[in-house]
Amino acid sequence: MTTSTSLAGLVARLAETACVRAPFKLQDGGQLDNYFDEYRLAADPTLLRDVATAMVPLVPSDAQVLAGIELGGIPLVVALSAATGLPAVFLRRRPKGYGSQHQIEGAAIDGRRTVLVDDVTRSGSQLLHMARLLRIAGGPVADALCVLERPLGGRELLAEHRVRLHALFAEADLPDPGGAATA
Ligand SMILES: O=P(O)(O)OC[C@H]1O[C@H](OP(=O)(O)OP(=O)(O)O)[C@H](O)[C@@H]1O
Ligand SMILES: O=C(O)c1cc(=O)[nH]c(=O)[nH]1
Repeated sequence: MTTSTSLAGLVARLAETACVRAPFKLQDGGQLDNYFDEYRLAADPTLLRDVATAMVPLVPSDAQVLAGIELGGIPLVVALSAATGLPAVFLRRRPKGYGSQHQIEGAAIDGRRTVLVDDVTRSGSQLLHMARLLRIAGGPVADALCVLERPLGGRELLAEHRVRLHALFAEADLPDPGGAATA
């Protein structure tokens, strides 16, 4: 395994480790022939650390809290929290069905500028949903980070709702999927 930390080197390592050449059913019913598997990235501690390090410059200088989205955003937000020293929040897709019944876990929001963290952005609907949740809970949200941006309108949708998207890399940066791992 190479240990290059240049963006191009990092993208090549991500493609080798986490881009999978296999059918993948999407939540909206669509299907991909190749997909980015965040969990292969998160399972590789060196790669996860290097991705988090590369994302540090994307974190706005006025950020006070980082909020990761279940499930793909959770390992990322833990790694990015460790890399930046900013406290982490964990966003459940749905409120816990027992006990605390919390949907927002971890650090307190309390009016602090909160930056969303997720693995992949496609339509932007998941990030928008969570931005609304945080805003209702009293956390100002103006920025969202992701590892991979697919150009499916997410950036534009988020901008309409005053959320800037910052992606580590875009679909166009990925090498030919012929080199992707197989499932
Ligand atoms: O921009 P969008 O169209 O909203 O799509 C992106 C969302 O879809 C993926 O989640 P997935 O459904 O794979 O769930 P997971 O994170 O639990 O694996 C990804 O982690 C984002 O949350
Ligand atoms: O676009 C992808 O690669 C992708 C989408 C998604 O919903 N989940 C995932 O792991 N990858």
